[in-house]
Amino acid sequence: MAAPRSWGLWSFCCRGWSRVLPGCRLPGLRSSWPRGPLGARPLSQEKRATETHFRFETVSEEEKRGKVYQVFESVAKKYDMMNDMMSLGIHRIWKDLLLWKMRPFPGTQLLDVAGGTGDIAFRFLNYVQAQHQRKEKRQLRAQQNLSWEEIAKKYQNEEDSLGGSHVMVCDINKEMLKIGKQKARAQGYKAGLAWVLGDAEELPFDDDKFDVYTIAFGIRNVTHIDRALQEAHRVLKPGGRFLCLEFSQVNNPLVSRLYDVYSFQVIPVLGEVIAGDWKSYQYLVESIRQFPSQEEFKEMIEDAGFQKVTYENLTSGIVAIHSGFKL
Ligand SMILES: COc1cc(O)cc(C/C=C(\C)CC/C=C(\C)CC/C=C(\C)CC/C=C(\C)CC/C=C(\C)CC/C=C(\C)CC/C=C(\C)CC/C=C(\C)CC/C=C(\C)CCC=C(C)C)c1O
Ligand SMILES: C[S@@+](CC[C@H](N)C(=O)[O-])C[C@H]1O[C@@H](n2cnc3c(N)ncnc32)[C@H](O)[C@@H]1O
Repeated sequence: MAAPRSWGLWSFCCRGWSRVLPGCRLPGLRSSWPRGPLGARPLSQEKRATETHFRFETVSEEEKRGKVYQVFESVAKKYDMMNDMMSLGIHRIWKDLLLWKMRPFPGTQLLDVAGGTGDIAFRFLNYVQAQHQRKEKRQLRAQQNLSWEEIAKKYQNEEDSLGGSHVMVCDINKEMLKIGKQKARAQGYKAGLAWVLGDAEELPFDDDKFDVYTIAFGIRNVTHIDRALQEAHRVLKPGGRFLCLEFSQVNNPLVSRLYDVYSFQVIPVLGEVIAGDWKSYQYLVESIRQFPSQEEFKEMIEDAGFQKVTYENLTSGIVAIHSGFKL
């Protein structure tokens, strides 16, 4: 899919900085994250007693689960607007880049975990539809003797317009899914899309089911990242691909300084002013700092059984896309 022209300069900034300037890391803590909330699965005594981190505090895993749930329940309605305002729209380019890296083929079965309000799913549907239409046009040009009725029929079948591709959005939070479904209705997405309430650590799907697994800005919130990665590996078909878009560690000293000021001094203030929610945005910036570095996360993905694991820094490492294959 061609990049919209207006994204050109931003896209250069987002991708290019990381290549131009050599690395410098922000101090990153590796933490054992508590699992997200579904509430249904009873935890053992041992698990209940385990401690973890929420923001920079030590809390029980149970507490953390509930707190993460509350954060997204609280931000759901303003989530999309906040992202545009706080990132000046840059998050859209990061998400586009994830799709361009995925390059889905006709018939791709995608599972988007922690899919929230559907940004990745909608991009996927746009991508496969555009790709399918180009293919149809090529075919039509090749068979110029088709009647208008036959041509119209080809465009009428909505399911067919996706070439058999499908995306399943899975998220633990009802409110985020609710907003996602409303958006889908408003924007006319219907075919090839399903919404499921579920925990990344215990996915409600059979083994070997999907061609691609994505998780965008989600894995940082999961209690046990290792369990989520194992689940990703389980539900992917052999040959399937894991793709994760997540905040990471900045590799440029100047950007790092500005980023720290912006994160800690500006983001929570914007959270309070625009959404009346300082705490959730304080949680966002603190959770970013606690997420493993690019290399550490790469190792975790390998530990879960993925092969050919690579990552690409975007915007000087503010975020990174990790990729791995189930071979
Ligand atoms: C509760 O949990 C969450 C809630 C959510 O709403 C979202 C998430 C998950 C996140 C996403 C889905 C992604 C979208 C959301 C964000 C990006 C918000 C979080 C943002 C950051 C942690 C910081 C990174 C921000 C950017 C890269 C956007 C670029 C920002 C600017 C250009 C800032 C401009 C700001 C001003 C002019 C205000 C004045 C600022 C200051 C006085 C401080 C000095 C700062 C700067 C001069 C700018 C610093 C900018 C950079 C270091 C980035 C430069 C990069 C480029 C220009 C390309 C969720 O979990
Ligand atoms: C920052 S949002 C990302 C949403 C979307 N992927 C995007 O890029 O805009 C994080 C999402 O992760 C979800 N989440 C947190 N813990 C989860 C878990 N254990 N399993 C599934 N989803 C989870 C939250 O409910 C929230 O919708």
